[in-house]
Amino acid sequence: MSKKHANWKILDDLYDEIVSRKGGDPEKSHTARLFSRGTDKIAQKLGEEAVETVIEAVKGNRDKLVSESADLFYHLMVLWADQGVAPDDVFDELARRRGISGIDEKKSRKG
Ligand SMILES: N=c1c2ncn([C@@H]3O[C@H](COP(=O)(O)OP(=O)(O)OP(=O)(O)O)[C@@H](O)[C@H]3O)c2ncn1[C@@H]1O[C@H](COP(=O)(O)O)[C@@H](O)[C@H]1O
Repeated sequence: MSKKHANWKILDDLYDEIVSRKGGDPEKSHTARLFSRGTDKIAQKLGEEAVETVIEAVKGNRDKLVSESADLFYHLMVLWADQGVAPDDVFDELARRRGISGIDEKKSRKG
């Protein structure tokens, strides 16, 4: 597997792990705690991480930009999982905008 494909697999695997935390023990899993706090809290956290990310970019703090971007990806995927959006849904939309056919096996994972 190429490095590029391995990187996308990390995102895909992280998404699956996030979904697996639904209904989990909030004491044992940060993700389960976020789900238990509800959509408004997850959305708020995503907004905070977005602001922190742009602040580090504007300050020119490359290392912190990388770290905040990882937080941003994670919280975005928690929100997707909360709303039943799968990564394939987003990749399909990006592919559609580029005028190419998307991923065949489209899955929505709400529940
Ligand atoms: N990628 C992440 C990840 N990125 C960021 N975070 C957490 O997000 C939190 C952000 O910090 P904050 O102080 O803003 O949030 P907070 O502590 O909840 O504070 P408040 O909500 O009270 O403000 C930190 O606790 C980080 O550890 C993450 N927590 C988990 N994961 C991954 O998610 C998967 C499942 O993890 P668990 O749910 O912990 O099992 C594993 O692969 C983890 O590596």
